Amino acid sequence: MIIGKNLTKIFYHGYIRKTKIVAVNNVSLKINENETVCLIGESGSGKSTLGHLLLRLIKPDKGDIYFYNSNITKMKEKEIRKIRKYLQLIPQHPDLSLNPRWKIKKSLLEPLILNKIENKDEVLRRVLYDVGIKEELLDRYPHEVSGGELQRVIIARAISLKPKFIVCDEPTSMLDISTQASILNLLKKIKEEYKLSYLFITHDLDVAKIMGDKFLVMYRGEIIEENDNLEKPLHPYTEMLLNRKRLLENNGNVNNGCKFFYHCPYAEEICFKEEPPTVEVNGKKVKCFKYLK
Ligand SMILES: Nc1ncnc2c1ncn2[C@@H]1O[C@H](COP(=O)(O)OP(=O)(O)OP(=O)(O)O)[C@@H](O)[C@H]1O
Repeated sequence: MIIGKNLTKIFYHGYIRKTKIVAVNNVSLKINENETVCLIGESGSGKSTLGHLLLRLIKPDKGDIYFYNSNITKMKEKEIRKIRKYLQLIPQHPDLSLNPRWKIKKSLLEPLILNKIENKDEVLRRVLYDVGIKEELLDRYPHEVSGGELQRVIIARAISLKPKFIVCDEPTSMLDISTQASILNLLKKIKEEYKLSYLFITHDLDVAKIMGDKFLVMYRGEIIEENDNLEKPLHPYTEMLLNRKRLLENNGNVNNGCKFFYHCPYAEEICFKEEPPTVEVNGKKVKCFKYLK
């Protein structure tokens, strides 16, 4: 349904001496209909950037994005606007994505008005029911509702246009445990009812296990593992994440070699010198020399 092929996104920091940051480095992925792909990795590994690329909120420097077989990479803003409603984002900070001066009703009506949807009140009632919020909330400002309610409002807004693909970017990381559980359940329910596909971004492996059909592990801009079972990790980095071991700060330069070299308990000379190949192991994929035997 949505495919990213060899996606690369580079940012430059600083005005005088520019620092180059390869946030996403030659990443390919595919998300099928009604599938939840969890994107796991530590802060700064490029997860959000990859999510924004797939939604075409930003343009890649290299590579292509296909949505239902049509290449949306270079589409003009006018064309993108026609498919934008099918591609939605549920962000980490719901409060930041709502206008604080607008009542909830206005924020929910805005996408319906922009997309010239008929029966707006009916649609509004439907989504409020689907996400479990009371109509009385419509008359309040964002600061007058709880974090959990606010995230439900965001979900309501995202589904109001009947999307196909949603990037959920750490949607529960700001919530307490019990609210987190209810939002995760809601996202699962909504996925079935609306036949959605999710790219679910998280650094919480327990959340990933609850949500994911498939798991992609991202490390320093690259996908280093694709697996459907987090209980059986392949890459040494995934092993470390699962063992809850903190990484050392050493992110030394390895040129073409494996970026995980300085942390890897299995590292050999070749890992420093050459880029690891992506190897297929029982239908899963891992970017590591360890499996090239
Ligand atoms: N708009 C931008 N301009 C410059 N650099 C950026 C921009 N967006 C992201 N970056 C940089 O790209 C890298 C990847 O950032 P990204 O937010 O995608 O990581 P992440 O894995 O989602 O992290 P987190 O979990 O903390 O949100 C970081 O080094 C970040 O500073």
